[in-house]
Amino acid sequence: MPRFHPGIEHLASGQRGSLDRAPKILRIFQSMFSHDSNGGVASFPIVALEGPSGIGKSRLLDLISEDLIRADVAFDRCSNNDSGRWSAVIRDLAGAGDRPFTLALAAAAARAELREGARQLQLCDRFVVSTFVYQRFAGVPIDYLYDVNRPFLKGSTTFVLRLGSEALEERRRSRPRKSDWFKDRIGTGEEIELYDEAAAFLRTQGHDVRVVDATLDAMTLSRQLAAEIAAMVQRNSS
Ligand SMILES: Cc1cn([C@H]2C[C@H](O)[C@@H](COP(=O)(O)OP(=O)(O)O)O2)c(=O)[nH]c1=O
Repeated sequence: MPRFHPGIEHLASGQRGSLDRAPKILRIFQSMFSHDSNGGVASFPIVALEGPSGIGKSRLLDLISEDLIRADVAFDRCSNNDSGRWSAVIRDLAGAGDRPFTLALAAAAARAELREGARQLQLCDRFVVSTFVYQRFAGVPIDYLYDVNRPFLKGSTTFVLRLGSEALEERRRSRPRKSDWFKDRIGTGEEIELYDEAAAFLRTQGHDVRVVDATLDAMTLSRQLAAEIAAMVQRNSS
């Protein structure tokens, strides 16, 4: 039984879906990625879902998790913001705009610990791309952000969910949203634009960042993403 994020173990016995037909993929990364070839940062793969606040990352991650469990892909769920000891620090710092470098480093520290603590594939809610949006908005230079985060991008694949302003605002209206310094200040269009720029920048640097049309319904999109992740896992194992 893989180590799952607390609370989703029960999904392992759920309905079987289309990914059933995929070959069984079990703990294959253990042997492939266990050596440290990344300057001190262990490189178990990280697959992250990114995108503006309220676009629907959590729901998609739940659905993707269900599909991956059905396909016997071993993984842990993780979250950049709600990551162990860093969670309270990050949330506290994101409540004000007065310590942008501290927050940049706290969010990067959480990523470092996710990386160094990983023992299998990590399915992550937010990862490096977020910092190129929010810390950049708060005035931290892009080169600094890249220098600090570059080691954690190796072996990571990020799907950046994208919606136009109107669709995103409508989606936000349909669900409750926590407030913080950024959410109270970044305009919807600006947040989308910063994500576009972040994705383009990281792709130019050679990182695996894929922009995904989030207008599709969650069920269809999650099936597609889970199949893509399972195929990646399979490719890396053969
Ligand atoms: C991951 C990350 C988050 N944040 C902060 C800014 C965002 O307003 C906030 C979003 O966190 P969260 O409330 O978890 O996101 P969502 O709106 O998707 O539920 O976290 C950063 O400033 N830098 C980062 O690198």
